Amino acid sequence: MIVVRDLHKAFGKVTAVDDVGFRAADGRITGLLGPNGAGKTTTLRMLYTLMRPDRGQVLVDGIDAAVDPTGVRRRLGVLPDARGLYKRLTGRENIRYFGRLHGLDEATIDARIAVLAKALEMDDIIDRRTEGFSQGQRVKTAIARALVHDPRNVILDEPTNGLDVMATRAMRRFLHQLRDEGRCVLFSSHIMQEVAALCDHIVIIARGRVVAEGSADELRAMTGEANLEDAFVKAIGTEEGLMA
Ligand SMILES: Nc1ncnc2c1ncn2[C@@H]1O[C@H](COP(=O)(O)OP(=O)(O)OP(=O)(O)O)[C@@H](O)[C@H]1O
Repeated sequence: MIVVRDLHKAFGKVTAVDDVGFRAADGRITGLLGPNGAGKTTTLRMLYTLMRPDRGQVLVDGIDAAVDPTGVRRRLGVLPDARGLYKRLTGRENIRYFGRLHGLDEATIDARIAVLAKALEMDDIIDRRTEGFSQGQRVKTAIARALVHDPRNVILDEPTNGLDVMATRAMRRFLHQLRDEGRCVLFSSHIMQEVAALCDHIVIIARGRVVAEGSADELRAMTGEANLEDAFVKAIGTEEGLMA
């Protein structure tokens, strides 16, 4: 479970994240939805300890990121916005390398790679060098790498960015599988349909603040709009940047 309280981050005069708070529960997919520049990536970066908040608190399975960042990292699998793979290594070698960084033994790494390659349907590419991989193949490899240590909490920054319809559907199935295994899944997107199709809980963020949260049905009821698109527009207060 991930709990965020009163997070704040400014870059000079730009306030990127302004007192953001929410809870991402286990066995649920939570979506952070907002237009470009809303503060999603900055929020996620503070969650996975890449960036220090100006103030506020991040708790992962009850562990405070400011007190025990290593403990938090151990419990997190992260697909960051920059996917950077080692292009001279194969998919398997990229994943294995991360497994070693986590201190896993070779047999455990082999077993995890087998499970992840099957779940992500990457058996046909896993022993190819990642140089020349398509966008979808790169994302799959980066996700497998992020999950090699079997984390209970999974954070993904725009996981379907650049994926075609088939790859997006496969990604959705995979995220549902993680959820059904009881993990906490938190991802960001600026695509409303994406979030509506996938999430149990939606946190809408605009101009660095949480402006509404709930299930799709709750958001419709809250805004008094029958159509989800209209509900989002109302919550955000502008149509700017909402569409894919
Ligand atoms: N390192 C930085 N230095 C200066 N400004 C930054 C930095 N990182 C983010 N910002 C600013 O903070 C605001 C929030 O950016 P952020 O990347 O978190 O938004 P986002 O919701 O992830 O947007 P997108 O959907 O476009 O990725 C933006 O105005 C952005 O320009």
